Amino acid sequence: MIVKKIAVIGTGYVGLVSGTCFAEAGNQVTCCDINQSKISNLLKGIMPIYEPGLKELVQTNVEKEQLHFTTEIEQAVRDAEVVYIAVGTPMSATGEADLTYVKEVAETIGRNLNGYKVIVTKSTVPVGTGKLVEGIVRNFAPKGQAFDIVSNPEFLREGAAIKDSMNMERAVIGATSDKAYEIIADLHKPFTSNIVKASVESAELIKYAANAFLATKISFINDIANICERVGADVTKVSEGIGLDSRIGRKFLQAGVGFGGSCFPKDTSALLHIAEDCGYDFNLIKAVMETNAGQRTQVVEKLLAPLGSLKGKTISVLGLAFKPDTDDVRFAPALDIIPQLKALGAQVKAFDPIAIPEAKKQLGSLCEYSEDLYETIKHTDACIVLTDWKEVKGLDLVKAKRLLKRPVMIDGRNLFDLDVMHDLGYTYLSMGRPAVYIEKVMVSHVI
Ligand SMILES: NC(=O)C1=CN([C@@H]2O[C@H](COP(=O)(O)OP(=O)(O)OC[C@H]3O[C@@H](n4cnc5c(N)ncnc54)[C@H](O)[C@@H]3O)[C@@H](O)[C@H]2O)C=CC1
Ligand SMILES: O=C(O)[C@H]1O[C@H](OP(=O)(O)OP(=O)(O)OC[C@H]2O[C@@H](n3ccc(=O)[nH]c3=O)[C@H](O)[C@@H]2O)[C@H](O)[C@@H](O)[C@@H]1O
Repeated sequence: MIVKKIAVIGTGYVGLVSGTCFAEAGNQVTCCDINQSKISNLLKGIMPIYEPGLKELVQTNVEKEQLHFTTEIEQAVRDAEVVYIAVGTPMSATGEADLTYVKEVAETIGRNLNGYKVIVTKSTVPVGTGKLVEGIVRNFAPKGQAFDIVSNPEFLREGAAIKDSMNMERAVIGATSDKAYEIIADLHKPFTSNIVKASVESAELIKYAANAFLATKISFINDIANICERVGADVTKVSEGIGLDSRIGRKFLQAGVGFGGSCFPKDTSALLHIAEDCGYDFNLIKAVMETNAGQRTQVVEKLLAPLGSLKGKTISVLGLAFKPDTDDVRFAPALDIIPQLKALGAQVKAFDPIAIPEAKKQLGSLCEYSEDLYETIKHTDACIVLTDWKEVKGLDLVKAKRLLKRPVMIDGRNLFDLDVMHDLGYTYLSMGRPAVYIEKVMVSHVI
C-alpha cells in the first residue's frame, strides 16, 4: 500500500472509525468536523461515541502522529490527496435522504481544489449523488482542475465498527477513472482482498440494496414469528431450521422488536424514494417497513394482556440503545415504546449501561434512568426487554422475580428459555414463541 494523505470530512461513527483505521494502516489522516466541541474533545482524547476499542486505537494513532483532528476543513482539503465525505445523510421529513451536508462539503472541496484529488463518498447516498458532487465540485473548482469521484460505501456495524473496518468482508469501489480506482483499491489492501469494482451508480445502489436486504430478512422472520404465535410454533426453531440451509444462512433471522438504528429505517425509506423517483413501485420494501412498525406496537399489546391497564403501573424497560455495544439511540425501539407506555398511564424506569446520556436528549424526563439493572426492575409491575445487552442476557431471573411486584416479563429479544421461565413462575411473553402464562397472575391483576 502506498501511504496517502487523507482528509475525512465528518467525524461521526463512520468518519472517525474509518479515519482511525486508515491511520492504523499507515496513512496520514486528518478527521475534520464543523462541530467544534466534538473536535476539541477528540483533541483531549474524549470520544464522541461509545465503540469498543476505538479510544485506544485513536490514542495510538494520535501518538504516532498519523491521526489528526481539526475544524479547519479548507486546509485539510488542500493538504490531502484523497478526500473522504463521511457526513450524515439523515432521513428528511418526507422520507428521502437529506443531502444538505454532502452538498455543503462538495462546495468546500471545490473551493479548495488546489491539485488532483480523489473525492470519495463514504456517506450513504442516493444513486446519482456522485454526479451531483462532481457537478458542485466542478462549479467551484479552478477551471480545468482535474479530479475524480469515487463511491466507496461503508458497511460497518455499530458496536463492531473497528473489527468490521479492519477486516472488511468486501470493499465496493465505483470510480470515474482507473487511476482513482487503483488509488482507493490500494488503500483497502490492508483491510480486504475482496474488492468489487463497479460504476459509481452501482456502488451507490449496492449500499442501499445491502441494507434493504438485511432489513427484509429481519421483517421476514418477524412475519414468520407472528404466524408462529397464531399456530403455536416457535420462531427460534423455525429460524434454526431454515438458517442451516446455507443458501438462507442463520444471520439476521432473529425475530424481535424490529430493527432500529441510524441506517435500516432511513435507508429502507430512502430506497423506496429512489424507486419512486424512477417510476418503480417497490412493494416489498413497503411491507418490510410496515412489519417493522408493527413489531413495536406488539410489545405494548403483549404487556396489556397480563396487566389489563397500565394506569398507575410502573414498567421497567431494559435497554435504550438500538442494539448492544453502542450508545446510539437513533430509531431505537425504546424511543417508540416508552412514549406509548406513558400515553397509556404508566410510570417508566429504564436501564441501559451506556446509552442513558443519548436517550435523555430524546426522552428527557419521560422516564427515570438507571445503570443498575436490579434497581430498575425493583418494585415494577412488569419488565420489558428491548436491547440484548450482555447484562440483560445474564439477568439473575430468580433475583429479578423477587424484585418485581408481579412476575411479568415481555421479551422483545427472545433471550430466555421458555421452560426455565415457566418453572420460575413467570408470565413470559416473547416474540413468535409460545406464551408462558401464569394463570393466577393473569386473573388477579386484570383491571
Ligand atoms: N452509523 C453507521 O453505522 C453507518 C453510517 N453510514 C452512513 O455514513 C454517513 C455518516 O453516518 P454517521 O457517521 O452515523 O453520522 P454522524 O451523525 O455520527 O456523523 C456525521 C458528522 O458529520 C458532521 N458534519 C455535518 N456537516 C458537516 C460539514 N459541512 N463539514 C464537516 N462535518 C460535517 C457532523 O457534525 C457529524 O459529526 C451516513 O450517510 C450514514 O448513512 C454507513 C454505514 C454505517
Ligand atoms: O448502514 C449502516 O449504518 C449499517 O447498518 C447495519 O448496521 P447497524 O445498524 O449498526 O446494526 P445491525 O447489527 O445491522 O442491526 C440493525 C438492527 O437490526 C436488529 N436486528 C438485527 C439482526 C437480527 O437478526 N434481528 C434484528 O432485529 C438489531 O437489533 C438492530 O436494531 C448493517 O448491518 C451494516 O452493514 C451497515 O453498514
